[in-house]
Amino acid sequence: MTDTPFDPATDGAQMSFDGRMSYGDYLGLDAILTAQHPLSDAHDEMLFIIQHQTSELWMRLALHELGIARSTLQKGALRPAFKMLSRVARIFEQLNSAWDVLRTMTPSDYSRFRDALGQSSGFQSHQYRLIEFTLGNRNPAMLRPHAHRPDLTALLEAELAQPSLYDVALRLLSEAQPVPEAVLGRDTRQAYAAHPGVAEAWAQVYRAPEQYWELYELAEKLVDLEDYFRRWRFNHVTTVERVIGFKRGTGGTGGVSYLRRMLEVELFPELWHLRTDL
Ligand code: HEM
Ligand SMILES: N[C@@H](CC(=O)c1ccccc1NC=O)C(=O)O
Repeated sequence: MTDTPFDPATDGAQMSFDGRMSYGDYLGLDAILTAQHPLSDAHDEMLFIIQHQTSELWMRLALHELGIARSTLQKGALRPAFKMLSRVARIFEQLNSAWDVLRTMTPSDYSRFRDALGQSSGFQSHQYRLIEFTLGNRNPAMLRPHAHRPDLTALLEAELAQPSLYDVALRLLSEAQPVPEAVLGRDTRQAYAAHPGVAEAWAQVYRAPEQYWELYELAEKLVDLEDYFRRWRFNHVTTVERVIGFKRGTGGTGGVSYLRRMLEVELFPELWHLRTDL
């Protein structure tokens, strides 16, 4: 052993970043690492802020992947889109694991800063709403909390104006099986309603996977995605019950009762329904 500490410069490590782009420059760390502004002196508020900020970063990536997956599917390139859809499922798994960190916060810890949150709530997460709209869970009422932000309203409106990921999947399905015109020509702004004609079309795919392999794989990718998304909703509502019980939410909803209702949402309804009759 030598007493001289190792100097990585002798191994070629760049040590001077005068006028050169460094790690922090590239990643914009000054902006990210100075964006935590606790409003109380409660120890756990930093956890709460970072948990949400990291979730929003993962959602940003999910939206990036979903948008390109959709346009790739629209071009008829299914296989490249599958890779992106698998990645989105993994992102949701990342978000699911993150609940383990937040669950270390007890009701007593949270009550020390909950009042400071005012009426702010995840209900107002525009990225979460964009993800829901992109996947196909559309409800124009959810635009209202963003009325004070014309830029975000425009983003959400633009999303509602285009076909959802599921609409695009149904368009692809219609190239192999009859899909009702009422479905293909639907008003993309409105909530999607399950149609027996669509269930029948998907059932044909599932009865002969080898004949419709790419559609079959697409359907399973979507089910996989929804499976992970449902786990996120379930983890959320369970954590909420654990931390605030049945109190009303800061966003004004009934809290757990509202979130339980959201557990019933089906993003790709016929893909679940067809299984019963297969
Ligand atoms: C202790 C932790 C949390 C509590 C007590 C909590 C509580 C709630 C409640 C009560 C609602 C219903 C709306 C309302 O009236 O406020 C809600 C909605 C929501 N929360 Fe949380 N939440 C927590 C953590 C999180 C985290 C970590 C995220 C991740 C970004 C998140 C994202 C959301 C979203 C996106 C909604 C809207 C859900 C929908 O409309 O379907 N929440 N939350
Ligand atoms: N809705 C929560 C507050 C909350 O969780 C929250 C508040 C501000 C920013 C993000 C939040 N997370 C999810 O709703 C509550 O009622 O306690």
